[in-house]
Amino acid sequence: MAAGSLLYLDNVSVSFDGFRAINKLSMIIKPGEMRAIIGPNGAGKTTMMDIITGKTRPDEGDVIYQGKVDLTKHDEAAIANMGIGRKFQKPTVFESHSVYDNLLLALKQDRRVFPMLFRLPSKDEQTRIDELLALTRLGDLRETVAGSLSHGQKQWLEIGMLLAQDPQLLLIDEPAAGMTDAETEETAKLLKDIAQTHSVVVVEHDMDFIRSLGVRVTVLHEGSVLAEGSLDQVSANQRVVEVYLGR
Ligand SMILES: Nc1ncnc2c1ncn2[C@@H]1O[C@H](COP(=O)(O)OP(=O)(O)OP(=O)(O)O)[C@@H](O)[C@H]1O
Repeated sequence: MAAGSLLYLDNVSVSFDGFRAINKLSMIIKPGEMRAIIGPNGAGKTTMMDIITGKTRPDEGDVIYQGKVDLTKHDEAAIANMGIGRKFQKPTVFESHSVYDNLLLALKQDRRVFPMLFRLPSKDEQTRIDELLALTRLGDLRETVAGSLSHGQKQWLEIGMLLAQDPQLLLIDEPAAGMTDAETEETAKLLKDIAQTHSVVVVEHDMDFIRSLGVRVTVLHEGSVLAEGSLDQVSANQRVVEVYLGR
């Protein structure tokens, strides 16, 4: 089953105080795929991301990365080093630094902030930052202090900072939350651009946004996969409708 997959969750369960937040969850993400994860509040979306990134250890099951590594045996730092980047809902950029410096710092996160800023970036680093500025739609704002960016622009900058570390798989939590309609539309385009060269798992509640991504959707409910398919297919699924309407 794991052969040919980038990420394979196999029968994963975790309980908190006797409550099964994730219940025999199995899912496969293929290399290069972008997948959207939806599901009502408490469905287990965040807990699933926590398990993939090593923040939460499951009681049962394996999480196989690249067909060979069981992520449940590794900690958060090791998993990040293996090329799995996570973007939380709230942007955490360095507010008093410029967009450019945020990206420069992110290129080598293990270096101390100040030495990094006082050292001139190499030609390769400059080229990489220019690429990231173009990708994240922040080219005209390179010298702008991150604290004065809009919410949407901060999200894009943080996505750029994640990409600076060259992940293979990006996990993105509710990128469109709090964005204007125009920013949401641009974010869908940005994720599609990123998905050309990365695998992406995106958790989102905004159905218009999911529709514009045009990718396969997994519906989680009570810690398991309730349905999987195109947004049209899962929206037409009676059980999905019942879960969303709370019947
Ligand atoms: N550390 C924890 N301790 C106890 N219960 C937890 C813990 N983490 C999650 N849960 C519970 O597990 C269930 C799944 O939560 P989770 O946050 O993964 O859902 P979600 O799908 O991300 O929901 P939302 O859309 O509201 O963010 C919830 O009932 C939650 O209360």
